[in-house]
Amino acid sequence: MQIPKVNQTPKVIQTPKYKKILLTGVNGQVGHALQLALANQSGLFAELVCLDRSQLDLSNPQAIRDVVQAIQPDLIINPAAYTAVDKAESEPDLAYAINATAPGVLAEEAAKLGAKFIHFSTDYVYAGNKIGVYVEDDATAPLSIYGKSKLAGEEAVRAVGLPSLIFRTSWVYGAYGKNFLHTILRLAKEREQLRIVADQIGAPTSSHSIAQAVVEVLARWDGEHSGVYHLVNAGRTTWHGFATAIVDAYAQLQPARDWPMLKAKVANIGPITTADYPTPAARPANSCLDCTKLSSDFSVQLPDWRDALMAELEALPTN
Ligand SMILES: NC(=O)C1=CN([C@@H]2O[C@H](COP(=O)(O)OP(=O)(O)OC[C@H]3O[C@@H](n4cnc5c(N)ncnc54)[C@H](OP(=O)(O)O)[C@@H]3O)[C@@H](O)[C@H]2O)C=CC1
Ligand SMILES: Cc1cn([C@H]2C[C@H](O)[C@@H](COP(=O)(O)OP(=O)(O)O[C@H]3O[C@@H](C)C(=O)[C@@H](O)[C@H]3O)O2)c(=O)[nH]c1=O
Ligand SMILES: [Mg+2]
Repeated sequence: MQIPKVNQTPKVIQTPKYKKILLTGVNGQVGHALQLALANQSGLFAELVCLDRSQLDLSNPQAIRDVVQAIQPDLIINPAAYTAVDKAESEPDLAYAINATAPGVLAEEAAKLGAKFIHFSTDYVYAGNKIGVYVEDDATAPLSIYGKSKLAGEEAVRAVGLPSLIFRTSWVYGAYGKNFLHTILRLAKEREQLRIVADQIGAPTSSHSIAQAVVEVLARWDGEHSGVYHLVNAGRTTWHGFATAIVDAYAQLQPARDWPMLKAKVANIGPITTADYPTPAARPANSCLDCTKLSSDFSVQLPDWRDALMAELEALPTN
């Protein structure tokens, strides 16, 4: 009897790269996007443990030690942070506890387990007075408590000396979460005129772009290249340019999506200076971050901020 030939591809049993990933801050913009992006990467890990503030309070170092040792991850990803830039000026202790002390403790506990560590930082570690785009080796000189606390967090992770990547990103927004996109849409529904600073330049970066890029890096990373990487959407604009792009893109999609009309039109969004918009925290004038190191070491590139913006607006729910 002839055995029929079956066109079978041999079954490859893949050992996942990580046994257990611990992800913090899952209700935040980047944490939420990472949870979704990782869910599609079953080959990367066997188990993903996602913790919110109620399960892991980063202002409590002993709780961090206990939780990490109970979970025993082999990779920790820490997008949780204190991100209220102006409020940090009057709450420095809490900002430092979450942004500086907690990453150091997480990194120490990771090192005890032989685990790797992924952390996030910000363009606000720079003074913003450079002529030209910042590279990772440029001097840091944060202007705000938030920026100083984030820089102290980077230093705490670096001091532990474990395999770790610190991604400095900027101007994070998305369909999900509290951010500039939602602030502008709310204001544009309430008022005919907006006034937005036009002398701070940087790259709006969508939470989805960040998560996608981090997942690509993780698939390629074996613990080498520890250090800081810029990770932002391509291109640049001002906050005023970003606000007008948001209103313009919303207006394009609005008829088909049955969204409420905006009162503010693009022409009614006035450019102002930083001095016209006083805030408790000073912000860098130049937030432009060069991502060549990320593309050289990991062959990962992020899309242009305008394409990322359109994708986030398309993800807004229809009324
Ligand atoms: N947002 C931005 O524009 C930018 C952010 N970054 C950095 O990127 C990373 C991700 O930021 P993003 O996702 O936008 O931040 P979000 O503010 O959206 O989320 C931060 C998360 O951290 C959590 N958190 C705050 N305090 C604690 C605490 N004591 N214990 C546990 N969790 C806590 C918050 O919990 P809860 O939901 O309960 O409040 C929230 O879920 C951060 O490192 C941030 O510094 C860098 C550049 C720009
Ligand atoms: C609402 C509003 C803001 N602005 C200005 C203030 C500020 O310069 C700029 C952005 O305002 P925001 O308060 O959203 O920005 P801010 O909270 O400083 O955003 C920062 O958050 C932290 C967490 C980061 O790490 C940074 O990369 C950056 O994204 O727009 C106006 O000019 N007009 C307005 O009506
Ligand atoms: Mg803010």
